[in-house]
Amino acid sequence: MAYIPPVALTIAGSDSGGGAGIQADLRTFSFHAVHGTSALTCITAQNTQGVSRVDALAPEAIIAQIEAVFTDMGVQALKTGMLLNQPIIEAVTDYLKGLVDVDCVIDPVMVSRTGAQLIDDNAIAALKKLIPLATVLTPNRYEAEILSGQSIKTLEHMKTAAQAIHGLGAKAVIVKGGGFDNELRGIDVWYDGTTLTKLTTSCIDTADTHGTGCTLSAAITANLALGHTPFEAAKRAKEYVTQALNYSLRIGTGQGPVGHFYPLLT
Ligand SMILES: Nc1ncnc2c1ncn2[C@@H]1O[C@H](COP(=O)(O)OP(=O)(O)OP(=O)(O)O)[C@@H](O)[C@H]1O
Ligand SMILES: Cc1ncc(CO)c(N)n1
Repeated sequence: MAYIPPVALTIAGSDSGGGAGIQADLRTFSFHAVHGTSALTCITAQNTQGVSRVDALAPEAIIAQIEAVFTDMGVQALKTGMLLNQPIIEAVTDYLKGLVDVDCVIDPVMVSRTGAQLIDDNAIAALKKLIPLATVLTPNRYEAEILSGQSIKTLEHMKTAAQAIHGLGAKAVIVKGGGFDNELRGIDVWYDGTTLTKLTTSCIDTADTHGTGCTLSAAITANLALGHTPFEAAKRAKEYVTQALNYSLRIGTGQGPVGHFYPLLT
């Protein structure tokens, strides 16, 4: 059977522990029956406890991977994850600017929930120039604080931050609520210039949450590649990450990964 699948690309870092980054993205694409392609930006030595070393690839090596995919395969949607430093962000931004008809999900990876800094200090200004290319931008609580310049402690703060960040040029923004330890945990806020609303499922009581952010943005990307609208893609992705959390994996001595293949576990 000659089946033509949707194709998605992830431009992100490798997580040796397999819970986040490229590894989470490709598993998420597979779950959605979307063919996953990848451009590796950096290699992290990482486990459920945190990141112990990061090695960047040269910007030229990253662009060559993206170009190899785009010159040969029809890509419907892409996501960016850990872009690490200013030269990488600038090279990726330049390449993505030239694309037409490709939905871009930008996960502005700066700080993980374990507190690990995943981007150089001087890269944040460069990241702000990538943001206008976003169909959907997915900052976590801490990234939203940096991008909006305000502290986020309440639902009202999440809403005003989403609106402020939308002003940076993304078509839609999701401020994610995984970083709270109160009733806001697991509540996200969506803003697309007209609709300001909560994305809620249920809060899952687990410490094994490694890779939730990568999984959400990859699932949005997969659903966009499948042809869903950005809002529908976000709602479906939220359902997927909730299920994956519900079946999270008790591996390692820190925060274990989410269960991307949960139907096989039931
Ligand atoms: N305990 C939980 N219950 C339900 N949903 C959760 C929980 N923790 C995180 N989420 C959801 O997971 C998604 C990712 O959000 P989160 O704030 O964890 O991102 P992140 O900090 O970028 O993740 P990462 O751990 O990969 O760095 C969001 O939809 C968030 O609401
Ligand atoms: C490679 C990589 N990308 C993203 C994150 C954010 O969770 C991480 N911990 N590692």
